[in-house]
Amino acid sequence: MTQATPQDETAFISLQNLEKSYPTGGSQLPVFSGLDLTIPKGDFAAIMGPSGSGKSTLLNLLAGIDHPDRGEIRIGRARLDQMGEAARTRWRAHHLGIVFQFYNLLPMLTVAENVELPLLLKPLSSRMRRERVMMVLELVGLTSHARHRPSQLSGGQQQRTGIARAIVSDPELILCDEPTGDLDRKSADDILAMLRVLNAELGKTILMVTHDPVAAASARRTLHLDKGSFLEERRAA
Ligand SMILES: Nc1ncnc2c1ncn2[C@@H]1O[C@H](COP(=O)(O)OP(=O)(O)OP(=O)(O)O)[C@@H](O)[C@H]1O
Repeated sequence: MTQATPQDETAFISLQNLEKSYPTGGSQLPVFSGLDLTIPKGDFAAIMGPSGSGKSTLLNLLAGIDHPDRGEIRIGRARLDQMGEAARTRWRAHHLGIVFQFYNLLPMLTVAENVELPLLLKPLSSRMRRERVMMVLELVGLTSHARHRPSQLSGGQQQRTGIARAIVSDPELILCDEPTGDLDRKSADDILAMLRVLNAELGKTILMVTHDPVAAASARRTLHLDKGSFLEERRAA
């Protein structure tokens, strides 16, 4: 696998010598013991790997939800490994969108209200928030569903709402955790097409964990995580 150095000026995400273990019954279970990864800005990478290989652990570290034992996590100009929890939470609100397998929408809120949630952390007037929400709902084709509740939507529409919520703050980075795992093929293909547009036309850097080889083929490349390291890297033609 080709690895760029941290000095590589195109590197947007850089993991260096990352170590993470979990306490299990009196001992430590190592998941990563020196993981390196470089992702350039504007990449769309799929991450595949067997169950238990550490894909969710990796996403949690990149999202600043979890903290490494040792090693560097650089995303843009941020050093997540050197930030405390409060700083990581602030960083996440401004720089990151996350798309979840089961959408994680709040059932009592409308589509528009769900999408608006990340904007409540920003100093924006309600009018600016509403304009921004309607803009991203148009982008994902859900303008006419703005007042619906999640239970009134199909799985694909719920995931489009999840994507709208992930991009409403205009983050540079989007992390997707099995974004098509709960969808039929047609809805999954629509979501993958949307992610490709976000990457190719809006320049979003996207990391997508998936078990689905069809979904992975949508990305620019696939990284295979196994036994604590990336074994193979394929760049799409
Ligand atoms: N909070 C935790 N406490 C203890 N062990 C954990 C914890 N979270 C994950 N692990 C262990 O760490 C390893 C990596 O788990 P992780 O969930 O990151 O794998 P994964 O590749 O996402 O798996 P899957 O494809 O099944 O979702 C597994 O052995 C798992 O049991």
